[in-house]
Amino acid sequence: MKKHLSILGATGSIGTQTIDILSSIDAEVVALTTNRNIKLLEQQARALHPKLCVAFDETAARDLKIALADTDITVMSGMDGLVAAATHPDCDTVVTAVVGMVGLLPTLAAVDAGKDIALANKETLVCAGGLVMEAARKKGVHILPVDSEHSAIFQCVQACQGNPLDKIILTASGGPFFGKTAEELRTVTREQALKHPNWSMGAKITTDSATMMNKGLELIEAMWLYDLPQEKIEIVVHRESIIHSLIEFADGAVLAQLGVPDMRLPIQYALTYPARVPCKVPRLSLAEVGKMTFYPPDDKAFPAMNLARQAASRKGNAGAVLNGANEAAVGLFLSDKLPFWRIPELVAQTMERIPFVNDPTLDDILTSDREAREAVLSLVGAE
Ligand SMILES: NC(=O)C1=CN([C@@H]2O[C@H](COP(=O)(O)OP(=O)(O)OC[C@H]3O[C@@H](n4cnc5c(N)ncnc54)[C@H](OP(=O)(O)O)[C@@H]3O)[C@@H](O)[C@H]2O)C=CC1
Ligand SMILES: CC(=O)[C@@H](O)[C@H](O)COP(=O)(O)O
Ligand SMILES: [Mn+2]
Repeated sequence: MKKHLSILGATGSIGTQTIDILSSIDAEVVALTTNRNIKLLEQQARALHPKLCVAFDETAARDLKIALADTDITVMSGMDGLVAAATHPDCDTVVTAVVGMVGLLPTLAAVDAGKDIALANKETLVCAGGLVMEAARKKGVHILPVDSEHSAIFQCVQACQGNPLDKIILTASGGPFFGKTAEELRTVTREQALKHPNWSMGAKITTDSATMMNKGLELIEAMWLYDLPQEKIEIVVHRESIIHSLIEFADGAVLAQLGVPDMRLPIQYALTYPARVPCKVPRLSLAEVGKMTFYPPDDKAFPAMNLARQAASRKGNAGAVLNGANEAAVGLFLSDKLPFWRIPELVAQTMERIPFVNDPTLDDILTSDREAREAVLSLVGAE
């Protein structure tokens, strides 16, 4: 069935790969958004003829309006623009490929407007998984995972025949610092953190992979998507990123989804589900892979995973606090204002500071996010 897409974060890693696979599927683009990269957004708009283009940044939006003045494309800015793209009447599916908690409001608005969601933006579920999943259930819309691990689980789940999952096994590459001790992590640089061994991704998620917070965020994402407690989600380091994740049944049988590390397949499957169509991604050759390796995660050197387990156990506003603190700390690290090893430390300190809210409203989530970011800044500023 033809899809009518709004792509939020069209100029990023997931956004551009989404546009790359459009030629393999039956789809037309209704809306495209960026933060500031209006040069690329203009090129995309001229090729794809959307009805709406959004630059979150006001100044960028003004320049984009001038650049697209010879077209009949509407240009908007800010959160109003993101929400307009996510709820456009001509769109049926929203690809949420913005980075960070900024994706929450447009995703909720899209669900409320009855749109299916191809969800890359994991921060949305980490912050407000309860609210988003409940809204999706009420509206009867699909939340189709794009994140490679969650897509792998989703693909395995198609073979469940109604049997419940007993366990999820999330694979983690281990990132660029696999094998390093906590002591050695004190001297790593931004440049080293941004060299992921297997995946080419945006700077924020690449940093999360290096701290292994990415796997913690994915644990919370899996908990909401597949309705399992965190104890039923195991993390295993698999250096080659060929097995994208696994599920286990009551009888101990384990199913896995494999493929070369390339996001275009999970993106495409989210947009063609339940159908499968030929994909541009190179085929897997196990003989070429040769061997696959597995290790237990190192919780001492990479404490972020356990912080996420704590947030997953507590639920409430704990995910929003974990995520807000992490986004703030990663932002400081990426602007060379914080050493790498302090990212999880600041998240841990922030989790202790912000009061727990058991059954948070959307306002509580937004407040917790703001307070967590302020706590990080004040912890750093206080030194
Ligand atoms: N990249 C990957 O392979 C994977 C990514 N994900 C998830 O997908 C999401 C996107 O990741 P990725 O594509 O790597 O990120 P990128 O940084 O590459 O792209 C992010 C996109 O969001 C836009 N953006 C950034 N900040 C804002 C803002 N404040 N308001 C509106 N738009 C904004 C960017 O615009 P601009 O170009 O102007 O910066 C860009 O279009 C993340 O949640 C990530 O965790 C999940 C699995 C794999
Ligand atoms: C491609 C993708 O889904 C990323 O989330 C990836 O999994 C990151 O790699 P890590 O396993 O190193 O976190
Ligand atoms: Mn992932």
